[in-house]
Amino acid sequence: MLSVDAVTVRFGDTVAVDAASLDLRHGQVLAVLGPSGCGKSTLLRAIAGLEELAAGSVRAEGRDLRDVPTHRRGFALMFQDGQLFRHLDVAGNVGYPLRLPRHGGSVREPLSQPAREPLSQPARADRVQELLETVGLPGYGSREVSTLSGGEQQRVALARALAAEPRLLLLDEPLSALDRSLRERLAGDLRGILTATGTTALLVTHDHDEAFTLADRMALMFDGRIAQEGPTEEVWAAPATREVAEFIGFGTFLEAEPARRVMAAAAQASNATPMRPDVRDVSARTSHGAHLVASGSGSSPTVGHDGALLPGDERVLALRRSALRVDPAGSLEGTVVAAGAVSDAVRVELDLDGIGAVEALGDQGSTLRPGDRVRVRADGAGMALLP
Ligand SMILES: Nc1ncnc2c1ncn2[C@@H]1O[C@H](COP(=O)(O)OP(=O)(O)OP(=O)(O)O)[C@@H](O)[C@H]1O
Repeated sequence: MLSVDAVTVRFGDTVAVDAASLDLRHGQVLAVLGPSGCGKSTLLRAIAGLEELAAGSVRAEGRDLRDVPTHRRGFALMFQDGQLFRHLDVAGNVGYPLRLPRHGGSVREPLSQPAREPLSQPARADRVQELLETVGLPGYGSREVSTLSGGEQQRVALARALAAEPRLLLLDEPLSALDRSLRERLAGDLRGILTATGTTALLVTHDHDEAFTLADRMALMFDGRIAQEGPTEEVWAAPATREVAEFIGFGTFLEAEPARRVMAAAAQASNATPMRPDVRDVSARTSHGAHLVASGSGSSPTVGHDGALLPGDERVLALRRSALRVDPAGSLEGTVVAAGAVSDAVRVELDLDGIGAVEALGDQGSTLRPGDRVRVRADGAGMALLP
């Protein structure tokens, strides 16, 4: 549906987007994830036709969009702050796109087609009601925009963006202005709405959890370049570079003997508890745990049958905090350096014997103090070998 090929955008001497390529199929949701200033908003704007391309091309349904202005592309945009019309009520905002003559077609129509008549008033009212139900705001039509909470405003903005059945929905940090709990809830809802409406969407965000919740595919962007692109679970489980791994939440990096010890401990723990999936086979999607992709795929020939790295393998083992749990039954031992509560666990910095500094998790409410000796269980879920 969308094909972005080696797109470059420059601002004077700044190369904001550097030969970025992406493909998006009908009904897919792709998240472009990266730190502030990496160029993700510029890429989104270039796709929308709001930035000039210094090189490369953007195609929709196979057609080059070079000469197609923004309002004729059949795309809808939604930004961080929703940008609702203050002088219109909720129904007026949601119905606004339905009052315009339609160019560029919707998801149901070919890209190049003549402008179509706007909908009649009763048909518009029905559609607005349907859209408000879709975003969980039935009966909100006559509310003034200024009386809505931030989350409600974003839902209205989403309903407005979906009104014209865009062939592509472009979302720029759609949830960033909201507080954390609302963001998490709305991310789940948004995912459901995109799936239910079969909307093809491209989302830019700096929040890896948001990308993980919303998207089928992820593209990691640093310094204007796409560093890795693929199905969300795959990127989550097998980051291609240390930069990608750090950005999606891996905090500990080990090599050589320390890496081998942790992997051996994980293999041992998984053999000791046969109900748990084998580290080599798991690929299921979980909300925070990546899964070790080791020898099962044939891509890691120097990972031994017990899941351990063989001597001489120089690859880096990346660990999420969840890969190491403080547990009296664990096979590793170490000394607590620091500990502090996080949302549903205790985050622990440890000096593991023979391994060194790592981050781990303790059970919620556990009292751990610097100097305490603890045992630690290693879990293959939450580990990845960097290529
Ligand atoms: N209109 C502009 N003129 C000049 N430079 C710009 C312009 N827009 C963006 N840039 C620069 O291009 C780079 C990429 O900016 P962009 O807004 O795309 O990043 P981003 O990843 O979306 O960041 P953020 O998450 O902070 O919005 C930055 O260095 C920025 O300063």
